[in-house]
Amino acid sequence: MLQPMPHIVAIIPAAGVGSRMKADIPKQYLTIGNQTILEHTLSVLDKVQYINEIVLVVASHDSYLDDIKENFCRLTKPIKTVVGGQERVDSVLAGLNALPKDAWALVHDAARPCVLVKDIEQLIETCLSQNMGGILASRVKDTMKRSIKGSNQITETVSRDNLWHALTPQLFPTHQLVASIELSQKHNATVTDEASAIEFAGGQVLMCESSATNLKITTPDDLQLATLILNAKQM
Ligand SMILES: Nc1ccn([C@@H]2O[C@H](COP(=O)(O)OP(=O)(O)OP(=O)(O)O)[C@@H](O)[C@H]2O)c(=O)n1
Ligand SMILES: C[C@](O)(CO)[C@H](O)COP(=O)(O)O
Repeated sequence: MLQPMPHIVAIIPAAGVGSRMKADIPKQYLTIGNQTILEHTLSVLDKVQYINEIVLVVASHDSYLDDIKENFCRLTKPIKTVVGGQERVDSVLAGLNALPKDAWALVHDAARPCVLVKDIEQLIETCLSQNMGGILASRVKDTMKRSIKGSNQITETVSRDNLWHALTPQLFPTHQLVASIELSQKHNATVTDEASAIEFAGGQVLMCESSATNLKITTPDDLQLATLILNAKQM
């Protein structure tokens, strides 16, 4: 990187309840091996050379964080905690509001512990060299179908040309992302990732190819797959 590096803060939305996982506790606190999913994710981000600090966004009633906080001493980067909101976008905004406006925000789901350090560093290098925000994404490889609402009957085949899965991290200048989310919320636009807020506000977004193993642990079978991936990484 030739130009001076901006201050980059990783925001980790970890305030969800994990309803689709159907577990007794929020999925980010389920364990794989000897660590929670959240700790696995934090340990990956802690290895990214360009990240200066971490902001962890947790639920106001989170009663699990205290059980793992003592392990944060193993992290090299400063970490602080803020309280999230009702939706993921509210939690992201809470994290953004804890950042200096001239920082870049790297938003990464706590539920994506299999992300690769090299993919995150490639995303940061690409975005900063083009001075444009971007996301990790993976190309759609399967034939895509759309079903009748509420049924599993096919209504159409959706072209997979130039179709990607949006993943995380998603990296944007803090001031741009805050303004875009606030505009989206003012117009009741649906924002399920940071890029959709940027797009709604007319901004451009880069996509960097990610390893397809960067799955979001959402349902029980995702937990099984992530366990296989993380165990394989340990070998
Ligand atoms: N109000 C919310 C909702 C979600 N998240 C976080 O956003 C990430 C991606 O969201 P998702 O996978 O949907 O998690 P949950 O909302 O917990 O899952 P579900 O939709 O199944 O309840 C997760 O790390 C989750 O903890 C958050 O910080 N605040
Ligand atoms: C941000 C995200 O992980 C990109 O794919 C996804 O939009 C999160 O969606 P969720 O419904 O909050 O899991």
